[in-house]
Amino acid sequence: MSGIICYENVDICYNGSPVIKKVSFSAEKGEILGIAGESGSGKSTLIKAAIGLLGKNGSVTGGKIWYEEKNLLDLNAKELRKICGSEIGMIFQNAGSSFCPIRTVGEQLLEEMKEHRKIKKAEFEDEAAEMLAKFGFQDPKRILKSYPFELSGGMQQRVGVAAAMLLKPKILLADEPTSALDVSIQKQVVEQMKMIREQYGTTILIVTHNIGVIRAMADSMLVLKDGKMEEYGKTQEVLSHPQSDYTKRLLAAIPVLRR
Ligand SMILES: Nc1ncnc2c1ncn2[C@@H]1O[C@H](COP(=O)(O)OP(=O)(O)OP(=O)(O)O)[C@@H](O)[C@H]1O
Repeated sequence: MSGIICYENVDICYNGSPVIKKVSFSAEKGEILGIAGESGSGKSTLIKAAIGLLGKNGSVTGGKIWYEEKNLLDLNAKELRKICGSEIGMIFQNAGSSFCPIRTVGEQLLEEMKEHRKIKKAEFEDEAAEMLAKFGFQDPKRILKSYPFELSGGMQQRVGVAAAMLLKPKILLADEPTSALDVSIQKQVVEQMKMIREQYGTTILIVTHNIGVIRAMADSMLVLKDGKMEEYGKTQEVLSHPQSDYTKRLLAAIPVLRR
């Protein structure tokens, strides 16, 4: 298997109990791969494992996760910290809740950026404003000066996605980035991610229980059931010829989110 990121027979346990069983897939540069499955099937666990976010209960007990030529599982904490954010970015469900309420958005983004790059405040402000403008924010400097509570939840999420791109990571791991949003904002976030792929050639792994989101943006998709791969292939093929009853059930529940 080749690709910029490649999972090879990955097994993951929490407290010794298997949660992910022999999962293998890969994504090329610029590919968007959707990971679907019912709640508890292991979707978040699968992507968190790549960047060492399984917590103290979790461990990868088998397999390899290749990023370019490196097995991410062989890296120590310092090496992984260096890659996280700058080469592999992450967006969570509630970007807003990861902002500190008493500091401006700009201060927080600058601090994060400084962990990876030497950058002066003025230079950061220009780069961040340019990135926010690209994503349709009318007054990006005002956004940077805002406190999180001054932005709506949808805006916080869109700022979070733009912020994840400040360091131009090659891979973006997106964990339910649209779930907490209403349908029109969901659509904007989907468009934002498609634009990221177009402009930067970013590979995106997106975890979602919403197959409508996968249909709207993913080239390929993986369906997980109880930690095992139920289906894996081109999105069009999986959606038009689902092999298992489980996938058919998931497809029957697709909310509307047109391309
Ligand atoms: N830190 C943890 N410690 C112990 N068990 C965990 C931990 N995190 C997740 N689990 C368990 O692992 C399984 C997979 O969880 P995971 O969050 O990856 O599923 P998911 O498909 O992303 O679910 P959801 O769609 O609800 O977010 C679940 O049974 C969950 O209870």
